[in-house]
Amino acid sequence: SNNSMSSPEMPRIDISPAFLSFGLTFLLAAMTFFLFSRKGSPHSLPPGPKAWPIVGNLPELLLKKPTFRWIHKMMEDMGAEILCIRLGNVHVIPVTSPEIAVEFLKKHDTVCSSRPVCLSAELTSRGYLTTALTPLGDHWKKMRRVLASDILSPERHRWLARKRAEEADHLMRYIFNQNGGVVNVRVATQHYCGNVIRKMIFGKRFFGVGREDGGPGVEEEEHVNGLFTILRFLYSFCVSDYVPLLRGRVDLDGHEGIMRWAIESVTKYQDPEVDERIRQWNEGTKMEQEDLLDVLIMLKDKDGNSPLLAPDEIKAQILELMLAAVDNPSNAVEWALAEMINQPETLQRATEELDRVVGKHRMVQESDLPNLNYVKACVRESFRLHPIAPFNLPHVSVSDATVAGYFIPKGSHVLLSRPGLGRNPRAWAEPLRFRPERHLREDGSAVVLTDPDLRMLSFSIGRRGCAGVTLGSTMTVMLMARLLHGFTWELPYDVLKIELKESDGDLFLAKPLLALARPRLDENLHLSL
Ligand code: HEM
Repeated sequence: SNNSMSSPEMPRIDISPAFLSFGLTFLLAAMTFFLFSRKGSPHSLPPGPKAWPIVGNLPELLLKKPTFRWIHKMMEDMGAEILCIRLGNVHVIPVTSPEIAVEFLKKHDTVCSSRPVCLSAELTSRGYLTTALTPLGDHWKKMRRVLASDILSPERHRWLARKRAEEADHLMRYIFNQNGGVVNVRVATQHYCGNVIRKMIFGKRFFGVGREDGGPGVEEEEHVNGLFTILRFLYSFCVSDYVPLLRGRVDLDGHEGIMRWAIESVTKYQDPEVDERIRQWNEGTKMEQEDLLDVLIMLKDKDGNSPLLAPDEIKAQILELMLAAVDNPSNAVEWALAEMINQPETLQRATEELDRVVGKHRMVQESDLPNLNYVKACVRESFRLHPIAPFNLPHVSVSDATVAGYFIPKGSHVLLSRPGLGRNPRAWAEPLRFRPERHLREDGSAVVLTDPDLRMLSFSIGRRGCAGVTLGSTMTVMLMARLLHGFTWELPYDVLKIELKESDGDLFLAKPLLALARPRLDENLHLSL
């Protein structure tokens, strides 16, 4: 009877070792899931700064200039190789990790290869009539095909070899004419690039008569300055580009006026040439294709009768080809030469190679370039350490994706960081040192300027990768080789060292490189050009 009054006995729990280990495993799994889901579940965006309601990080965008330095500083402070910044309703995703960059451009290439709609691109491409600046779609496909099969194909490259060779000779003549004095290397390299691409497209390098010493006339100066101004403002984080109502219509940062003026200063030289040439073909006074403009005009559509490209498409594509050709080669060679003047042993090794491969009795020719591994390594090192642009052209995702475990919403702007990849300390030993040797292989195999692993971003990869790799490589290596082979490069008299400082607002050398150039080759060889 007492039993009923006694307190109920505590139930006995048998904790067997099997149960204990099951419980622990469960707990561990739950913790792992919790941690993982915070960092990398398909539902979380990459890490990033706290965003304000609606405007996201637009206030910081306005305050923290230049934008690319703000972004890179944030990534460094957070130790993040992928970031998500919300600008208005757009997720901007900068990346400095080679592995993640490859995941975007290989595994997710079809999803992540459109381009943004924004005012600067719209103005430059005349309403998306071109290739590089045009969002995915039939027009991009058509133009990309034209470039690949008719404009930048290997056969076309050979067809244009003589024009490129003439401009390489003109470069030598121009520098020789400075009589051993101080050369502004930026002027020389930018105008070489302008001359080569103008020659290939229009069959001439001057819009006017040029200068007595072979340098640019006022027309070419205006043309090249216009191109570099357009490049500076293209995709340059304009606030209105991230606000749906304003996108492509209004410009709040005051870029629009400069952009329109710069485009006009370039097209006022180019467009009349296009109209005149179309007239010549129509009149029958022009009968033979001699340059890329002729090729563009004479392309036929599927039925083989009518022109494939309208005059506006030709004009827009020509502007884009000009833009694509001038900046990377000139900047890489200017930086490489600046670094090499400060490290004379690199300069010496390159000239020894040139003297061995080419000798001193003739100028470097394109057929020599495959044998100039060290010169190519210098150019490659410059692309790695001193890319001209902080970011690759933006890639826009056309549907949701999961990359590196993060959720990347449709419409994101993926920005692969060129200095972030090229100077990533996980990928490169002593990343800030200019050391061309790092690109030489023990087996002596050919150095190339591309990198499929994106440990540096020179030409990029995938369906949006550069369409002009052969031309871009040839122009850059030829420019470097001719400068090193043809002249000795020394500090100006009052200078102890080249100041290898980047500009604050971009990645150019802060001050244009000035150096003394004395002819290295037989004077008669120079005079014969
Ligand atoms: C050393 C010189 C050059 C470098 C480093 C370079 C680099 C690049 C890069 C990084 C891109 C963007 C790739 C991407 O979106 O992932 C690109 C695209 C492009 N490049 Fe180049 N480029 C060079 C020279 C040229 C030249 C000489 C041309 C033609 C005249 C050219 C034509 C193009 C075109 C048409 C695209 C756009 C491809 C597309 O969006 O479908 N490039 N280039």
